[in-house]
Amino acid sequence: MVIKQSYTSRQILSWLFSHLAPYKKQVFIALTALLLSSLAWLLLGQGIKHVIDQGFVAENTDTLQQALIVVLGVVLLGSVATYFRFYWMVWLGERVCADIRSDLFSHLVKLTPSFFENTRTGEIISRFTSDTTLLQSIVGTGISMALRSLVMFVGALVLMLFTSPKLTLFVFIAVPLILLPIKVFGNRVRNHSKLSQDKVAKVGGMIDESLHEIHTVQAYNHQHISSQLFSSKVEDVMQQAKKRIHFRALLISVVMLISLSAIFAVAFVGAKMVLNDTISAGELTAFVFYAVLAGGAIATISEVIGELQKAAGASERILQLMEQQPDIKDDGSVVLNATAQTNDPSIILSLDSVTFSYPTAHEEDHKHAKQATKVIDNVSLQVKQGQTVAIVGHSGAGKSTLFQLLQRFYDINSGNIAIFGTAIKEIKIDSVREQFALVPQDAVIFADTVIENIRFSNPRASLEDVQRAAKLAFADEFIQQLPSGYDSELGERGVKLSGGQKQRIAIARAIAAERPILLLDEATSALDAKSERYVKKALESLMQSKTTLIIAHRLSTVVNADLIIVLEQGQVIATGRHKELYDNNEVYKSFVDLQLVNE
Ligand SMILES: Nc1ncnc2c1ncn2[C@@H]1O[C@H](COP(=O)(O)OP(=O)(O)OP(=O)(O)O)[C@@H](O)[C@H]1O
Repeated sequence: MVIKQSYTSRQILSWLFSHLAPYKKQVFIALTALLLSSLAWLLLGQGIKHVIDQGFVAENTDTLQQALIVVLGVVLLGSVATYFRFYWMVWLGERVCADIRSDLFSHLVKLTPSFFENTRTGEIISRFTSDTTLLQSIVGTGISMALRSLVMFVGALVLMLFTSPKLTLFVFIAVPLILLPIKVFGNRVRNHSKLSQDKVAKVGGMIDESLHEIHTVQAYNHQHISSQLFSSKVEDVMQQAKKRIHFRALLISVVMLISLSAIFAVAFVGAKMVLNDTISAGELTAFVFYAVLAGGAIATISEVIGELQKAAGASERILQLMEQQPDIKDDGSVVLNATAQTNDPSIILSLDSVTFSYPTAHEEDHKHAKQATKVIDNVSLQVKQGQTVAIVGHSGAGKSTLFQLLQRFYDINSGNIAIFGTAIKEIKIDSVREQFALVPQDAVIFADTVIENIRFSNPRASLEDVQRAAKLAFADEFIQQLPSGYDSELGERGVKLSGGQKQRIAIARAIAAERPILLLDEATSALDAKSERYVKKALESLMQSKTTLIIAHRLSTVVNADLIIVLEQGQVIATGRHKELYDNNEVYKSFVDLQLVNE
């Protein structure tokens, strides 16, 4: 994935806070609890001072007892407030991440295919899992710790000032010294975190690909090489992580060195002041207590800053995904329905001088200063209601591309496509897609039950509708024999079904969709004779009384077609019916003789 934009910390924070906006009540409770618990710990210092000066040094048992009760009360308040702070902060972290994950998924499924051509699925999965998990921990615990430490730090500083202004001066000298390493090393941590998350994403990409294609990996005994490649990628991550860890460790230790040195210096000066009777023993104890609190708070902040920078890197990567826009603008307003009108009502699809080249190919050709390769070149054709139109042509002629253009997965470069007489760009994209039911060459099966796989195309379909579709697709019989019938799980990508069975499920899905136009890509892979017969029968029942465009690989399909379109390098070189084309067109004749399955 190409990483172009870079975001400022302010942009990242405002994006994160925008996700907190719907949970104002919870944020309020969490912040109140945070303030209360911090205040309780700060008050403790005053309690200690009181116990030492009034009870201990003055040897007054009553005051000692009272002071102890107050201190215990404060501890109880602090503990209860800590429970609420922790619960609601972690809750907010989980909530925000759940919302970001849902938003991200909804966004991704709207992106056009061209985006996925340039991005590996594994990388996206990594952004989903590792980047959002990072965010979750940072919103849940990191921000809570940072805020608490900040309140503690400021509170401790104020109380120090209150206890002994002179000693506090020493502390102020240390503060800028501490802020400097936070700034310098913090930025380094963030940059290295982003790079290391990118590398983790690449590892994700490789896992996804290798495990999906495990048959090929094993068939070519590629396990050893794949493992080596993988190890080298993991090593890359490790090398990158080492740099990040180095800067984090440096950050923490430098801050610790400066703050502890400051505390000891203060304690030393303070001890002398007690000896001179400038301040009381209780005041010094309280002061050191606050100085330790402030030092601890700074140490926590410096640790959390590393985490925050890591999360900023993760947020940046998620933001980049969120800002990807679909290439196709859904600005049409027409919703097609059964009564859509055309000048000639029988024509339901028309292409007029359509020319198209793939955007990715466009970029590549541009790089090599070539003209973009036209995959579809000046194609015009019309399809009438109820017709079966067979598209034939050599591999790479542009047949599948034509299907993609009809469903507007890409925008054409010039010409016009009209569905039911309306230009495709004027129709809402959902409505365009609702006109077509697609049966691809390789049936797609989801890791779900039979019933959900069939009604994927039409969530409104009842069990009866699904069964009717399965019967028409000649799939009902084998489905009934599955262990749980229609409720049987089909396994990832349908591993539990044969090729013919998968195709019939895909056909049943197209029947259940109840769409007016069918787009069929006839399978070329050989099935056994019985499966083949079933699939053929299933397709026949699917095509009944429907307008069908079919990428033909069988002689019987072209013989029965109402219209044949011969595509060659993106151009229509002939149209007609089988007999006349076979007798008059050499290209078609040789294509039929050499390429089509004869049955
Ligand atoms: N996503 C893509 N990006 C860039 N070029 C593509 C893309 N998909 C297909 N092509 C190119 O477009 C041309 C037409 O491909 P298409 O898949 O439409 O051919 P086809 O006639 O359906 O072939 P087949 O019968 O082998 O499936 C090919 O040269 C192919 O390399």
